[in-house]
Amino acid sequence: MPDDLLRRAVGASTLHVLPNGGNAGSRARMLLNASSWRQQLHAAVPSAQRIGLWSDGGVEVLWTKRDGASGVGTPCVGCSPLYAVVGGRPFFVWPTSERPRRVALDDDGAAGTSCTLRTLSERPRVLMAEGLLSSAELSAIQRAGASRLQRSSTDWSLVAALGRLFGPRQPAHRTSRSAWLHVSDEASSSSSAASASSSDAALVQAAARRVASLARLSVAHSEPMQVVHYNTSEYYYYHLDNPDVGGGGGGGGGGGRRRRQVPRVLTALFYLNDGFEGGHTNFPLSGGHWPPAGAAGRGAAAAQHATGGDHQPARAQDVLRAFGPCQTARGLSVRPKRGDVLLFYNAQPMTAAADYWPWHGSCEVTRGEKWAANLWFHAGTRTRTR
Ligand SMILES: O=C(O)CCC(=O)C(=O)O
Ligand SMILES: [Fe+2]
Repeated sequence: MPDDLLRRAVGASTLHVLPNGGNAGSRARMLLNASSWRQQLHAAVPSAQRIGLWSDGGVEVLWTKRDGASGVGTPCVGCSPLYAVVGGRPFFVWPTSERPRRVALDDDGAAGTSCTLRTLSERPRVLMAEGLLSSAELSAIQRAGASRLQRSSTDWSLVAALGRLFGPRQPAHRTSRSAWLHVSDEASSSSSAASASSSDAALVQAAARRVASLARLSVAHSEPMQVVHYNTSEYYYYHLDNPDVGGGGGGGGGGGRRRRQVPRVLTALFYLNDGFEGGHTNFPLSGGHWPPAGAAGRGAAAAQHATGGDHQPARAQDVLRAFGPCQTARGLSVRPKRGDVLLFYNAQPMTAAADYWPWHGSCEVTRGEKWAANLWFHAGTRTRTR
């Protein structure tokens, strides 16, 4: 029966599988025969216990287990191509789509059980979820963070480079304050991150779980939630969320004592308020090339990293030199809107190796104050940063 459904779904005898929703041009692309697709998939990913096939709309259509068992999720005849998602280390990556899609969530969903997912950029892969969190949850996260804010850590190894590039009065690479909030998949697990008051804590948990459900990742693989606050004139210059790979020292220098064992494969960035000016999140490399037009030559000797046959900058200095500390004229600029959740992938789907496309920054807040929160997911087991 699944084979029949598969034929109807793809309308052909072959199935295009883009592991973890990789790009159509991805090297991991596979072409399967509809009569033997199950065996072929399991041979390609021998470690997978369960392989799910996801439709273009993000709906799980079919799954198959090693023992031959298979089942049908929500049938989606006519949805093509399908995306294979394997269990284990590799992680699910949302396929990009031209049109916004409604996504159903399978958690207890206080704020509803679906949201709208919009693709903002293919490379880096940036998506926006709208209608995912309730106003009560957003306020609880902000309240819980507000009482615990401390000056955010910053990469001091970049100070000299900032001075050379932008003048000696550049204070720091980042000038916000932040707080860590406990997030757990078990009621009793311990953490050095602070717990909020019980009602706020429950709302923080609910929000984290719903985001995990959307990401098809588990809160067991997330760090504590980081609430971030920017006063007027504060900012966070271009960086990668894995300082081990993108820090000022480059090649493992940045991040220093907060070195991680497993990469932050996905960032979920929640916007908690609006009514301020500036404070855009900008991804300078989105829709462009490296080095960018106008900066060609200047970065000729810059450290580069090849991903997917293309080159990206591996060092913060080179991005800062090419684009400035943070600007909105180039790349993708996201204007924060209360309740929107930005998802962006910092690693390659099958290997979890670092991706150098998602350089991003929070440009200066020019009026008012900005509140946001990060939830970082790992592909493997949880590694606390604090
Ligand atoms: O506040 C933002 O828009 C981005 C924050 C960010 O990139 C971070 O905290 O790592
Ligand atoms: Fe970031």
